[in-house]
Amino acid sequence: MADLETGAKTKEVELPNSVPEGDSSSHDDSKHGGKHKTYDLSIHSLTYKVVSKTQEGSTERLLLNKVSAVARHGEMMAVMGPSGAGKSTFLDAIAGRIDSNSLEGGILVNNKPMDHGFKRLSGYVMQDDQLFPMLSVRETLMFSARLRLPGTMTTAEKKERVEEMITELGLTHAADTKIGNEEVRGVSGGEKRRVSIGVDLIHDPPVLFLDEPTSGLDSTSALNVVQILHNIARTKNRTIILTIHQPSFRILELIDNFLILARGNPVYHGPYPGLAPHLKEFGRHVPNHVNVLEYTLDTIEELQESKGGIEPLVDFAQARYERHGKLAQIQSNMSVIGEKPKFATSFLSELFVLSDRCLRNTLRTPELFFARIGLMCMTGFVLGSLFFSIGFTPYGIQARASYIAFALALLLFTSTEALPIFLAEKQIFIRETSRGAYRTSAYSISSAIIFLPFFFVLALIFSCVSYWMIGMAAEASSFFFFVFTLFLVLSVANSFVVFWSALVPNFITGNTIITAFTAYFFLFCGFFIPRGDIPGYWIWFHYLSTFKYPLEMLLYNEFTAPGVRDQCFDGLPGPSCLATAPQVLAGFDMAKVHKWNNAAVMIAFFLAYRFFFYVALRFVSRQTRK
Ligand SMILES: Nc1ncnc2c1ncn2[C@@H]1O[C@H](COP(=O)(O)OP(=O)(O)OP(=O)(O)O)[C@@H](O)[C@H]1O
Repeated sequence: MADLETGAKTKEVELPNSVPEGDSSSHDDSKHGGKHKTYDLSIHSLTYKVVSKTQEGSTERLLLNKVSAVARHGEMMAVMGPSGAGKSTFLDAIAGRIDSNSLEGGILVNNKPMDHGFKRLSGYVMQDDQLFPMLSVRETLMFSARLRLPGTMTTAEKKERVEEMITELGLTHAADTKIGNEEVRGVSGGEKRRVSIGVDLIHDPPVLFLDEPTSGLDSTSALNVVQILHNIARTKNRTIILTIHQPSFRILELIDNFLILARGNPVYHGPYPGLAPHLKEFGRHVPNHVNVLEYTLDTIEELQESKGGIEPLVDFAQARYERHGKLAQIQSNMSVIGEKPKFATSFLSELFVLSDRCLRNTLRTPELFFARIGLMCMTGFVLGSLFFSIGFTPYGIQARASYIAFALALLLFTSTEALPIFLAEKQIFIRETSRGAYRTSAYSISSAIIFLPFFFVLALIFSCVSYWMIGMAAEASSFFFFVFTLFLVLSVANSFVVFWSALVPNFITGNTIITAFTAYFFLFCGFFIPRGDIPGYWIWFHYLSTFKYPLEMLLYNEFTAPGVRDQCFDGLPGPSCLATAPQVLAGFDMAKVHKWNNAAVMIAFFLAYRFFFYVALRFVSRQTRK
């Protein structure tokens, strides 16, 4: 398959089995921390099949068929082919993003089977720019540096590395501009792409994979991106593999080797000047002054649609490969060495950096605060004026219970606002953790740390506005227990929402699930149907309800408060009281509530949902194609 006879200007591509033995390849790179190891990849007869289920049964589909190639340090290899040729699949396979057990053939890194450690060692730039819109270019790169550069480096050294990266990527003029999104104006598409590359290059990975780094860019920006990558490959001896669509002539000159695929089959591997002779030998003469790559892609498409299909070209390429190179006698060597994953910095340092980033992003989205604070003030005022100074009449019982139940419903139902926020962030999390940027545990804890004070402020504002207007139990201890309970409710609801947002694929699914669960929790909390009347087969819902415990806590807190517990709620004159506070509680089946036990259950809920969130994130970040 490799092109070995490509004329005077053509450099030979050594076949997979000719990568130098051992992993001793290194070069002096003292500016970037001393000797840096370099890595060569050799891919041998890589085959990937998937089984798709159809109405007629299951069918097997070959997405990659015996693909062999070599990617060397100091060089850039481009994977090309028509749409659906398998470019992204190939890149995913060699970048360790496809379950190794589903692959046949071999991927060798410096002649050793690729293992999990390689994934952490290499960088992968996805096609979509998954970046925080509210951070500036410099901040984005600095956060990546703080997470990915070793803890032994000082902040000054990390800053220096970021400035160096900004210069290298030609981003000096945009360094303090926000990344931006559809709502906030920010850097241009080309600059955003360069920031994405910088984020994965900051720790100087020796191997870099890029999926369509030029897609969506104008020709100048595309050339600029490839030029930067070319310089990195050359000056730092890095191995760069990318997929690309229709590169211009000037981009072609910067790419050392091409791997051209057609429906998962390799049809050419070698430098650009070797392509025309390859096609000529196959029987296709490339006209003068024509972009040979474009002509090749047109030929592939034409063959694909022809009666004879693409097989003649595939067989020709395979025969050439077997003639010019010896197929390496490699058994399936996808074995995993099982290196212990290593992170650049300590858990505490990750926690600090991620909390800092979360705080900065949150503070720069003030509408998030103001909308919720506004809602709390307004609803607090509406409830306060509705149940104003309720007193101790039979209506006073109903009004207290209604106020408490509505307050809980408000807090729980409005907590879904965390869903779109985390869904957007999930893609960034996946990008970062797929290459081992930080620990999932640090991420799961950091967001909780940042949001807890905000939940306390919300609970306090709502209580200050409504509690006193209504005339609830006047003691400070009762008031603060009320605030504390609302704080727990907000924290549990947020953990519940982020747990689901880690699992669901989109907003509609997540919103439906969360709203449905919240509504059922409300229904089974014991307010509408007393516990004793809930059928046995539904009682588990009652105990899982995040409404039940705070409802009991708040009703108990109110009707056992010193200023309330001795009151008579019958509104009748005379000493014979028909509705005392203990009777009210007994009526709600809450006479034996232990409010601090319930608080402990709420804390347990909070921790459990955070733990489930962590487990779900681990699952999400590990997901590879089967
Ligand atoms: N899990 C899967 N099950 C079935 N078919 C799949 C699966 N994943 C990918 N494919 C198919 O494999 C083929 C190659 O997909 P891939 O995304 O690698 O192509 P591509 O060359 O990168 O295409 P494009 O240039 O359009 O992005 C496509 O026809 C795609 O539909």
